[in-house]
Formats: sequence, structure tokens, C-alpha cells
Amino acid sequence: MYEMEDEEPPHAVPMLEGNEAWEPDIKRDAQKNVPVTLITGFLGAGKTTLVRYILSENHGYRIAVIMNEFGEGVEGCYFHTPEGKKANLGEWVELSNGCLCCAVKSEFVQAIEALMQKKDNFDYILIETTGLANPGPVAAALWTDDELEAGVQLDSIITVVDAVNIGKQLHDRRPEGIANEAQVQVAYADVVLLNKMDIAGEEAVTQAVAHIRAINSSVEIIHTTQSIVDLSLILNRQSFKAHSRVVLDTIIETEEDSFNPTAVSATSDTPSKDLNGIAARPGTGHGLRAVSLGRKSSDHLSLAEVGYHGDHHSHNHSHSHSHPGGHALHDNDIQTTTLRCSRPLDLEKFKEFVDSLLWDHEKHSEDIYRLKGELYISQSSKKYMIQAVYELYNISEVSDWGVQESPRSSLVVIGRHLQKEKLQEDFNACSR
Ligand SMILES: Nc1nc2c(ncn2[C@@H]2O[C@H](COP(=O)(O)OP(=O)(O)OP(=O)(O)O)[C@@H](O)[C@H]2O)c(=O)[nH]1
Repeated sequence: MYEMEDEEPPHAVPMLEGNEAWEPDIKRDAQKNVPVTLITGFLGAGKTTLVRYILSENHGYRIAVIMNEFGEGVEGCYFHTPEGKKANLGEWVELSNGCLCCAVKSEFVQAIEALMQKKDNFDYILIETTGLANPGPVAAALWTDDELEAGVQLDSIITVVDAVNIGKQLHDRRPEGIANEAQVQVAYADVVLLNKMDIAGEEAVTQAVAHIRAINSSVEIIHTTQSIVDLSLILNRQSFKAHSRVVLDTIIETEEDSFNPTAVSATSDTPSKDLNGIAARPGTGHGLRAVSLGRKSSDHLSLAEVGYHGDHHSHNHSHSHSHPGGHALHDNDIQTTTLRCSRPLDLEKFKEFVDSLLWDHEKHSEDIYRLKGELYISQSSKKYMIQAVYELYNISEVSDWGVQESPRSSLVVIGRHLQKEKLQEDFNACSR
């Protein structure tokens, strides 16, 4: 087994003998950040099966993997690749000291930092969380601005779901103060792999889709067996790019009456203008601007303190505010709603609204996991876009509105205890 010395960066591990001559088909531009896909999902859903599958496929990426295993340590440092397939060069970092989301400031950041010292050896990073993890804090830590020195860029959050057992897992009550991890994992997802289709009955699948949609109506659901999926649907999706095509599509699909799809696709590759970078709660030092690798942050929202507080932890973190994952969940606690406004929004008022929605739990009792939206901003002919994950958000100018589009704002909100009417009122108030 490959073991990492305490202070030593991880070494590249050949996955199979005889792959020295292998060259990736796709080379990362040396200037670009390394994309990171976060793979989450409840216990036994098929996360490791997915990682194994990705590593065994000939996609052209050289992939480094960070696994978060409890107790036993990493289960293996290389996978058996099916005959005839090209092997990847992988790197492994074991995080065995507790849950990934609670270790982000220490082990996780060190692991990424150590890995990035060897960044010439890989093009892509996969992170597999434990089955009980809240992916929010980890995702937020990885969501960087392109210009930042961290060198990594959150690509997307993939949640693997066990089609047979998800109904029970989503509705298992937790003691007061403890989140239902399965719901939170679905809430954060860009893509759900509805796995174990080989053993799930038709009725179970229909119900599983309904349960997932009830939580995250905008998520893309892909049915899989053995986590086998077209990798172009989950790797390099760029879900967190300001001009993300997949996110724009998501917003459109969530609309009751959709925009003209031709007009939208015409905008999808237009470079965006980031207005203010990724916004974090003032004083938290959150966001990669502050969470950039190796940088110490002493704020109360440090990533070591936030995140999952499940019963697998022997320690407790105290919080003066509620946040995603911090309270008991009840059936349908987590939902999606889409706010709409046809009048132009005042950008400053809208930012104040988002600030309070994400950070001011006196004013907004909701816990917000994700925001995605297209915005019609006053005194601008441009379409804007907002994305938020956990407690970070980013507003960007994306493109001109399509000639056949009627400018208006649509904001997809995924969160817990959503007060939909009040949210719509507050959203409308941004236009006055
Ligand atoms: N029948 C069936 N079994 C599957 C499928 N995908 C994975 N499994 C099995 O389900 C079990 C759990 O799969 P893993 O990939 O280890 O799941 P995981 O999400 O990594 O599990 P944890 O690390 O415990 O959270 C293994 O025995 C897999 O072989 C599938 O599509 N169908």
C-alpha cells in the first residue's frame, strides 16, 4: 500500500505496470487551474465504483484522487484496469483523520497543497467524500477565481444515489441538530447518478426520481449501473464557471415557461465579466481568496469548523448561527423554488438581498445550499448570472440578451425551510 509521509507531498503512483509510455490525449494548459470534481453520495451508493470506473476509462486525463476513508485508511493505491484499457497515472492522498468536511483546513488543504506541488503529473482531481459528508464546505473551499494562485477550480458536484435505498435514506429522521446527509448531498448536486438500476424496480426508480426532484428540481439525473456513465457528462462540466452552459440550461429547465433555447445557446460560450469575484461573508476570510492553499484563516467560519455534524463524530462544533447541515431535517425540508421578476433589478439591492439570504440568519431563517440565476439588471443591456454554493456567491455579466429573449430574472433557490412567498417579495423589492 502506498503511504504518505507526514510532511511529504504525495508521489505519483503508476496504476499498472507498463504504462510509462502513455501520454494523455488532453493536456492541461499550464496556466489553467486543475479542475476538481467532487464525488459525494450516501454510504454504499457507488462512489468508489465510480472512481474506479473513471480511472479505468480512456478519457485522456491523468487523474489524481483524494479519498476520504474512515478508520481503515485508503483501500488501495491502484485499481485493476480492464484488459486492453490504457492506464492512468494517479496520485492518492489518504485522509483518515475524520470527515473531509471537518478536516478541510488541515488535512484537506495540506493534501491539495502537497498534490499541487506535483501538478505537472496530473490534469484532473477527483475527490471522493465519505458517505456521511456535507459536500458544501469542501465545494466552497475549491471554488476559486481563475486568477487566484490556488491552482484548482471546482468543476462540479456529482452525487451518487442508490436507487433502491434512497427513499429510506432521504426520509430517515435525524436527532435535533443533525442534518440528513442524503438530502444535503442531493441538494448540492449538479448531477445525480441514480445508480444500481440493475436491481431497482420500476416503481423504486420512479419514486427515487420524484424524491430527488422534490429536493433539487434543477439537477440532471442520469441512470447508471455500476456507476457507468458517459464521462463527458460528468467530467469538465464547468458547472461553476460564470458562463456555464449547463447552469443556464438548468435555469431554463426550471422555468415554467422557458426562454427561447436558440437565443440562450448562442450566449453560452461568451466570455463573462466577473463583477466582484466570489463574495464571502465579511470577516470570514472564506472563499479561495482567503482559503487559498496553505493560507491560514482564523475566522469563525474556518472550514475546520463548518460542515457536517453527524453522529459519527465524537467532537462537537458550536455555532452561533444556523447553516446548511446544522439542523434536523424533516420530510421535504429541503426544496427548490424559482423566483421570478420581469422588472429590472437594482444590482446593489439584489446583492444586499443575497447577502442577507446567505449570511443573515436573523433576517432569513432559510439554509441556502445553492443559488443559480439569470438576472435582468437595470441600466445594463447585458444578462447577468449568479451562482452560490454554501455561503459563497458570484455575480457575473455574461452576455447580451438574445434577440428573441425578453429580459427578466429567474433565481433558482435550493434550501431548507424556504419561505417562498417572503423570498419572492424580497426578490421583487430588489427591482424598486
Ligand atoms: N447491484 C449493484 N451493485 C452495485 C452497483 N454499483 C455499486 N454496487 C456495489 O455496491 C457496493 C458499494 O459500492 P461502493 O462503490 O463501494 O459504494 P460507496 O458509495 O463508495 O460506499 P461507501 O464508501 O461505503 O460510502 C459494492 O459492493 C458495489 O460493488 C450497481 O449499479 N449495482
